[in-house]
Amino acid sequence: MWCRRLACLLGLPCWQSRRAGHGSLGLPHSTRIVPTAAARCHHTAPESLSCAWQLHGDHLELRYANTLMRFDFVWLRDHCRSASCYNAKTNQRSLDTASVDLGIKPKAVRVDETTLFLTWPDGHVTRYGLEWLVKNSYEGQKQRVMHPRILWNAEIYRQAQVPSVDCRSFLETDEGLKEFLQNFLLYGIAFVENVTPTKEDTQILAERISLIRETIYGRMWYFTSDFSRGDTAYTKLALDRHTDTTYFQEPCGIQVFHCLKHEGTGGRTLLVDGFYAAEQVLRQAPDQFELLSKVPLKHEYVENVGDCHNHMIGVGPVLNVYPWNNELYLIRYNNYDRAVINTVPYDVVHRWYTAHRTLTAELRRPENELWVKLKPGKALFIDNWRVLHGREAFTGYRQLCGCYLTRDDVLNTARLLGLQA
Ligand SMILES: C[N+](C)(C)CCCC[C@H](N)C(=O)O
Ligand SMILES: O=C(O)CCC(=O)C(=O)O
Ligand SMILES: [Fe+2]
Repeated sequence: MWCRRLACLLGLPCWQSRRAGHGSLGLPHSTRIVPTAAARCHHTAPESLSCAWQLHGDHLELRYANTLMRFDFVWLRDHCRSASCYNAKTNQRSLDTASVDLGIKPKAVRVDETTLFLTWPDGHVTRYGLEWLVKNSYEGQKQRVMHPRILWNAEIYRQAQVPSVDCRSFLETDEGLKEFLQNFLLYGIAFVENVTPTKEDTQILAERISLIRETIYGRMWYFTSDFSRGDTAYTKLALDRHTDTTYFQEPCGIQVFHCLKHEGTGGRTLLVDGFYAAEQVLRQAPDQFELLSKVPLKHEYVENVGDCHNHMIGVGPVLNVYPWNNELYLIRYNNYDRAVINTVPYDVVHRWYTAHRTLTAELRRPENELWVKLKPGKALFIDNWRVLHGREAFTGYRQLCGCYLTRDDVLNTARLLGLQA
């Protein structure tokens, strides 16, 4: 079935190299002769380094580096990296994809040790590095995660002894910043210590890794229990675990908290890895995980307090996964802000409540709860797409400052430092 290296070097599938007179690769698939075992070409190179390929009626099948890949012909034409199709200076496509014939098929195919060569009906030649294809193919992508993470419960997080990064090293060195971002990407939380406890210094920290996301709460915010806004956060009450801004179409990516003052009792911060809990749901009840990832819900923020009038609505499922590998990238969980469910029929809604209960039970397991007392000088960064936060009720005067950050820009900073993000 497979043309091994020798035939690849000859630039022909082995059965074609053996059966002279069979003409071009443009034969309709049905008339192509599938080689028998006897007709197969063999080679001595290790299997992992060999390349084998076969042209089908509507796609090219390629096996390289232990990966079996299938490429649509339009895809192969569309991703051509030749100078006329792709601008290597700007890393942008110049080819007008809409000008490619949807029925296009290569006129000739050839593979050498490192490269796949395709000649198109108009004579244009496209070259792909085999390594590039493995990295950029659907099959290659499916094998890897987009975001490497360490899922945690309290025990795992404590055992890992993730260090806080010192403020000066965070601000002044690439190593400090990189260490911080690596921790943040792996665990979804990270601390900076020895920060001057002011809003201005907290802002300098935030701007070291990202852009501040301005919202209805402002850019940098202070908050205390003065009910200046129509939300429980602005009271002394306990807040159960949740993610913030679920009522935005795109919830804020990162939340920064810096406690500037607390004269009183209680007020500890609760942190729970939402992805760890979701992973437990996936293990126990995959159908429930699927329901939570498929059923869209609304979250809503309605505020009419003083001069603040807001009505925000965000729509999306509780669990958001990449469809090609089922990898979680966003959890939207806030029972306070969840809106009336009117997007789901009654029988599905009951199953949804069951699934939501399973997830909530996991999120509430005491062993999954990490409790920390935020103190002046120690800033906490939370991945609001992954880690839920909450707080214990408190007494006395407590003031926090912080901001939200745009997620794209945090990941941008991380990638520029060489991290996979
Ligand atoms: C953080 N800050 C105090 C500014 C806003 C709090 C927003 C609280 C809201 N219920 C939510 O979960 O989004
Ligand atoms: O007061 C706290 O520690 C956190 C309150 C909260 O959930 C928020 O501001 O988003
Ligand atoms: Fe919150």
